[in-house]
Amino acid sequence: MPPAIETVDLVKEYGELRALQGLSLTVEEGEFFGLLGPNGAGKTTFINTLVGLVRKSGGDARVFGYDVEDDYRQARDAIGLAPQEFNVDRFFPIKEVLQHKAGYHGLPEDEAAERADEVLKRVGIYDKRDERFDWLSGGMKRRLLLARALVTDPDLLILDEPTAGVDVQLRHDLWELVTELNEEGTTVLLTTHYIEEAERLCDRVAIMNEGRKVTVATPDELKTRGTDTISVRLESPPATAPVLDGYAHEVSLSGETLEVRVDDGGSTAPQLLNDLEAMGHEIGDLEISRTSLEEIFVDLTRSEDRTVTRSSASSADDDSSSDRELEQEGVA
Ligand SMILES: Nc1ncnc2c1ncn2[C@@H]1O[C@H](COP(=O)(O)OP(=O)(O)OP(=O)(O)O)[C@@H](O)[C@H]1O
Repeated sequence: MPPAIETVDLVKEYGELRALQGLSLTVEEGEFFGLLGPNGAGKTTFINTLVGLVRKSGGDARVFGYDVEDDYRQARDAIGLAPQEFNVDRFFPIKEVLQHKAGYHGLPEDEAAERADEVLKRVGIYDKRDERFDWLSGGMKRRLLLARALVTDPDLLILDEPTAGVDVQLRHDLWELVTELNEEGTTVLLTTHYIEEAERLCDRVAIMNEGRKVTVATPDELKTRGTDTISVRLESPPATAPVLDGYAHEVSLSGETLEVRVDDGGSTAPQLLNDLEAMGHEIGDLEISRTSLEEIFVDLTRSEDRTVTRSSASSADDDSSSDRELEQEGVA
């Protein structure tokens, strides 16, 4: 079986702006894969290229072996997309919205109705089936986007920030649901700004920055790339921080607390205590803290130049392929 997603040197240019700069990424079938990156990193552009909303400028993109442009229909039929924006036809009862979507992807009418009921029950808004999109609460709208993504029983579920702005309860419900779907065999690609979400759900994550892949790793591997900080309270603190050569990346003194950044706090702490005692310091207490995944993420995506913003670049898109998909999602 080919990978669920395979891109090689994928490039997308919006006028002068290169939103994807030769992105090569493989997501295996059955994986729960996270795409992380700061605003403007190119995550949505990547997703939109896969679903045919954006026409690539260069490179290759395949979904289960189907080229996203040459074999558009097969590639698109394999994907269920829950986008970031609420792009739902607001004038129809939501069950009809789902039936239209299923019909568009080739399901016969009675099967589409059955499937619509099934997914509405699964995401927990079946009792709202005859209401219009406008009348749903924000959380219910998120649930509906997921239902619409699921109505075609896709092999690849793409979730673009599915829990942005939802309350804790719904976030946990959604996590549970997508975990179940993944356990049932659906490949999941998730973009998120919540590091905790990626850590909890994803088998692997790709960190993107400015259209490039910075790294691909499991959340645990990422964490081992961090450093530890050993905080020591000194009974009679000196005027300046002591010099600790050999193992300390950084030493700072604030009041009576000495902070020493090292690779591995557990194995370095005894030596640090010995050294401090040999220098005549009296130790109060000691604490070791590990760099959080969030700090590692910030470190990996630190950028000196973030001058390009969505608003300054948005006029550059002349992408005629957008209309095709927008129509399909029911917004055009
Ligand atoms: N239709 C468009 N026309 C021109 N530029 C665009 C268009 N869509 C996105 N861009 C630009 O491409 C870059 C990548 O944007 P994209 O939305 O893919 O990033 P993102 O990682 O999804 O960001 P966010 O986390 O804010 O959603 C940004 O600089 C953005 O301004």
